[in-house]
Amino acid sequence: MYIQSATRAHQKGPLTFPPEARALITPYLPPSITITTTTTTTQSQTQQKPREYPHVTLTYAHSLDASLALAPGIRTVLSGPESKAMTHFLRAHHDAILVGAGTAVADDPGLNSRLLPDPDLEAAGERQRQRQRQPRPVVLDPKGRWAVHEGSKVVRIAREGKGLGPWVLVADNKGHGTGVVDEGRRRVVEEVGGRYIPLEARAEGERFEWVDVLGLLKREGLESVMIEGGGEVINSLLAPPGNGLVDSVIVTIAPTWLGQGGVVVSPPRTVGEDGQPGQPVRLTGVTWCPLGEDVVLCGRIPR
Ligand SMILES: NC(=O)C1=CN([C@@H]2O[C@H](COP(=O)(O)OP(=O)(O)OC[C@H]3O[C@@H](n4cnc5c(N)ncnc54)[C@H](O)[C@@H]3O)[C@@H](O)[C@H]2O)C=CC1
Ligand SMILES: Nc1nc(O)c(N)c(N[C@@H]2O[C@H](COP(=O)(O)O)[C@@H](O)[C@H]2O)n1
Repeated sequence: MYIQSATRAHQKGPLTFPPEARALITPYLPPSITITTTTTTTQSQTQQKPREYPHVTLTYAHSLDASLALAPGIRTVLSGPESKAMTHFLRAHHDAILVGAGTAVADDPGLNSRLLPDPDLEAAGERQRQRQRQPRPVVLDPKGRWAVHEGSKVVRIAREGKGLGPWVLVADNKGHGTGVVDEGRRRVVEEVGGRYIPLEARAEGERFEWVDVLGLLKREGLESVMIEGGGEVINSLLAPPGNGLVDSVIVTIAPTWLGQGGVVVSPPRTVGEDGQPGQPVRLTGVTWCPLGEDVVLCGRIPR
């Protein structure tokens, strides 16, 4: 089911993201990204030592009551055209986009970048480089829930050369995952350059530990990943120890309330040794950027 919240229309086709807005977002991008505009050159934070994990950007859109969607399984358009362009700008500056199986099933997402080349960069002869940069879609699917097929959006996009084939992380323990992925699905994914990748599901409920997921992506050569959702993925990443692996948080806040029953961002509370609520996480280095009718919050989780 596809629901547009209030007056929000689903924006199809290429998107543009203006240089002034790019400059505000750039400090939160993965290291060594240089954005040139006619007036400024901005460099995202530089890196001191080799990293064990990719740069992790947690990014999503939610309502004033912190809902990602009206209900699990309902794709809900929250971002306006300007903030949606920001998401596609982020996609163009990360090596991978990660979502949970719930999102893959509910949304049938494309998970590519549909940003028009920046005219300034085009003038600087960088059009070709920008065009070529597409993130690797990564789906966490330990139990093989996502019935990917020839008509899945991500597969069609990869076949058309507008995105990359997905990597699907499946559990390799207790007979789940690799065992439940039939040959048909595997062929569809592999034909567009994707892969099923087995990973031990060491966490409770046959979930992956975030260190295992991110360690695998790093070993596979991915230096940056934007994690888009959905609710279960975000809430587990915002809880310790996952939140210690997050470098940047970029949240689009849309001026609407989705009401009770939505897919809500609200990570489990930490509890101190005395049984009282633990210290809440508060973002640092915060910037608020109005984009159209939305506002985008950027920050970092203190280590
Ligand atoms: N507004 C926004 O920016 C976004 C909204 N959404 C919405 O969120 C909803 C889906 O959210 P949820 O139902 O919570 O599903 P989800 O996308 O978080 O997927 C949950 C599934 O992912 C897998 N998973 C999650 N964490 C895992 C881990 N640590 N290890 C292994 N597997 C793991 C499991 O199979 C689990 O059942 C949809 O309605 C979608 O439209 C999704 C992404 C962004
Ligand atoms: N930034 C943002 N704003 C919204 O309003 C959204 N509903 C989402 N959803 C995320 O984007 C994926 C869809 O991607 P495609 O446009 O199909 O490439 C969806 O699966 C969510 O991850 N994001």
